[in-house]
Amino acid sequence: MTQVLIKGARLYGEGDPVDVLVTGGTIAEIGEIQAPGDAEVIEAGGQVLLPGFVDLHTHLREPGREDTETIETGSAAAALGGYTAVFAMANTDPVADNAVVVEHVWRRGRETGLVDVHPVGAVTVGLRGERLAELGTMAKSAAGVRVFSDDGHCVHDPLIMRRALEYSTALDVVIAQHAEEPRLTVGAQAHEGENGSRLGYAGWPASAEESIVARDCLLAEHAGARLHVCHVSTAGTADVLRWAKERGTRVSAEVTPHHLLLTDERLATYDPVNKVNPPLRTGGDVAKLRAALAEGVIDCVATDHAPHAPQDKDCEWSAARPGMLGLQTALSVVAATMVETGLLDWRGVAKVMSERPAEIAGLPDQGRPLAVGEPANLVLVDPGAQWTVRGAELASLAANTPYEGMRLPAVVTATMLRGRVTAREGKIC
Ligand SMILES: NC(=O)N[C@@H](CC(=O)O)C(=O)O
Ligand SMILES: [Zn+2]
Ligand SMILES: [Zn+2]
Repeated sequence: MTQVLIKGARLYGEGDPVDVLVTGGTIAEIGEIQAPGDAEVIEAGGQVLLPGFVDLHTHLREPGREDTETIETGSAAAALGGYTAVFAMANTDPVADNAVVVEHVWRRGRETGLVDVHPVGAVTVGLRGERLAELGTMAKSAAGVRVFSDDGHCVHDPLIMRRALEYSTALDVVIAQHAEEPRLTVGAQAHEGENGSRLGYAGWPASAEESIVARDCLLAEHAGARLHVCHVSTAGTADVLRWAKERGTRVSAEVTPHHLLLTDERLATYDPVNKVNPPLRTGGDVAKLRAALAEGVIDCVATDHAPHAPQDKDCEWSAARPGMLGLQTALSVVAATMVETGLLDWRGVAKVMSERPAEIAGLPDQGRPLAVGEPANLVLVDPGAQWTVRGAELASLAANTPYEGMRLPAVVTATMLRGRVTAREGKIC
């Protein structure tokens, strides 16, 4: 049986350093421990030990766009970023709207073995928003789909959304909505506001997101269903979520690292690396999103890792695809925006990057406490270290990071999936 001894780690960044012995996929002992003869030893030197991160929103691009990311390369990026589970969005080609595709993604994830890859099933056939996909068949498949989303598209027809929510209650699954009223974003290129208008971008108004979130909260409440809101980007959405949660609506929400750090001031360069859906918003939105995450109005961080090929990004703004890489930079951006600002401590980071996402998706073995007998899905973080982001050096096939050349705090030094070291000192194991 493989054994790993983590020497001198601070659990959740709290208290004195302790040793953690992992045996056969489980945390076997915590305390002052002599290394068993055959154990692999990781000298933690007082670094922060957290439960492995769970990403509810990843685009792995397989099947269909294996030139931009595969399940293997995306899994490597995830492991290096401290993740032990990711949810692979359904907007692949073919679309993951049936049992064959979700089982393929699930199986390829298992074969790769670096991170648990959970396929997200499409809500509607072909993401076309017209007819419900066979949610039940995907839920009962070997992939055991628990999250459904048409991400990339909004399930905008209220009747279809209502039906999806109603079905979801019987299956005990969650519908994750890409909230974008399509009638309000025809031709939209960037946040509708002062910066975008001055620079001549067609506007993507905050109300296009907020109106769908408000509608869906009401639809979910009346259906007694669970709703998850993808990539919240505006202050108004945070207000709607607070209102819905106070009413007892079963709604959860995620914010991306880029919406916690970047603003529409970046539009001035016309560099499509900043093009993303929903768009980068204002400094006021960013401040409100950070506060909402700290308070729990927004439940968790999800990357919306969206790899794109150079020909789809290094072109004129209007022709470029929206989306940016996120898996390997998420922890550092959260450290810069939430920890260094005093809004969250490391226990709070464990909550928003591991515990809450695991709960939302119903994963029994992720986001668990750092305690004896619990599964050893772990990440070790050096909170004092810094690194400089270079897109070409990231494990993703694509290189479209908006943080190119930026110096960011906090480095993931080891990731462990069920007791097996998957990444160590920036290298895949
Ligand atoms: N976020 C993006 O800008 N793009 C995503 C789709 C999505 O998340 O809506 C993609 O698949 O590239
Ligand atoms: Zn989306
Ligand atoms: Zn997405």
